Amino acid sequence: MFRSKTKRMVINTDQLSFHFGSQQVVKSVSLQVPEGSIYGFLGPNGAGKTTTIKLLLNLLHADNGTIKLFDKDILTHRIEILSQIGSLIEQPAIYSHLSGRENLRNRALLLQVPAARVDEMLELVRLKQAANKKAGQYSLGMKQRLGIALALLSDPKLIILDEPTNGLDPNGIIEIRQLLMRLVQEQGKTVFVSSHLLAEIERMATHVGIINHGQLVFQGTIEDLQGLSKPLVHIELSDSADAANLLTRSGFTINDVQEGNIFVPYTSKEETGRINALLNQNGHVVYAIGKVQKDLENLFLSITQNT
Ligand SMILES: Nc1ncnc2c1ncn2[C@@H]1O[C@H](COP(=O)(O)OP(=O)(O)OP(=O)(O)O)[C@@H](O)[C@H]1O
Repeated sequence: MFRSKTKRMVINTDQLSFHFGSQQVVKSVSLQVPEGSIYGFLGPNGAGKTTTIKLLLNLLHADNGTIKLFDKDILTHRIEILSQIGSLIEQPAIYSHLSGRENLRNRALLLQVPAARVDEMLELVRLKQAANKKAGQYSLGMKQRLGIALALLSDPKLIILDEPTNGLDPNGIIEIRQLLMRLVQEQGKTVFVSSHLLAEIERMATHVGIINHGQLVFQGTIEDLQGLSKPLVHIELSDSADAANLLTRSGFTINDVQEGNIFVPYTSKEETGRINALLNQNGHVVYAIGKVQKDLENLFLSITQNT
């Protein structure tokens, strides 16, 4: 599905399905997350993001389909795989009576990670100044960053975060975004991050998957997604199939043909005029012709509302 075939897929699921009681919550989801990407897993509330993430982390077991992480099946290589993943789902597990540093030290002891990692992580998530403050007194954004630091202690290759900016103020959102971008750019990690906000994902993701009612309705690079919102010429006429043939024969690229409607990539006003003239000269009555453009927000809404 992605153009760069050379990239290894860190997450590769095939036709993943899951139900709660009678409700099918995940429907044949095939995710492909390339190494070194920030993969934004987008979808409205209740779309199935958290459930999919729980399946990836083996916290729930799929009814159907397969999950491969680092090219290995989660069912047969569970421990090996999970040791290479750092995750944050819902609230981070933080002891509020301990300082940020103490929280990290405790976890480092548990994971048998060198103590030096604690200061590295405090530096990375920009919590050095507040390292000795009780975590209970941290802002929501600081707690999230501490949660991410805890998830990163064991130096995982893949970081899976479920709505890490939920409830954060704009500054907190920017801090998390910059942190995730640094992890990918400076440390070569792969980040899988869910969100219901397109604007947030758009600013950091290299790849996007959109889920709605449990179905993956779009998957591609951020450029693929943005490409879908490029301007088009919308032509309304009666015989769209015949007119589309004429346009193709005349060298125009057709983006989409629907009953009574043709969409052609927009280049200029002049070319729009030439299309109109060509159709008229060949006996087509053009009811309407004009430039249309969906911005990404509208595109996201139409992708998630049409399914
Ligand atoms: N433990 C559960 N038992 C029954 N139904 C559940 C359970 N957890 C989730 N669901 C249902 O599964 C569907 C998908 O939920 P999920 O939490 O995966 O969505 P989501 O995309 O993460 O949404 P949100 O952004 O609101 O967290 C919802 O309809 C939800 O009500």
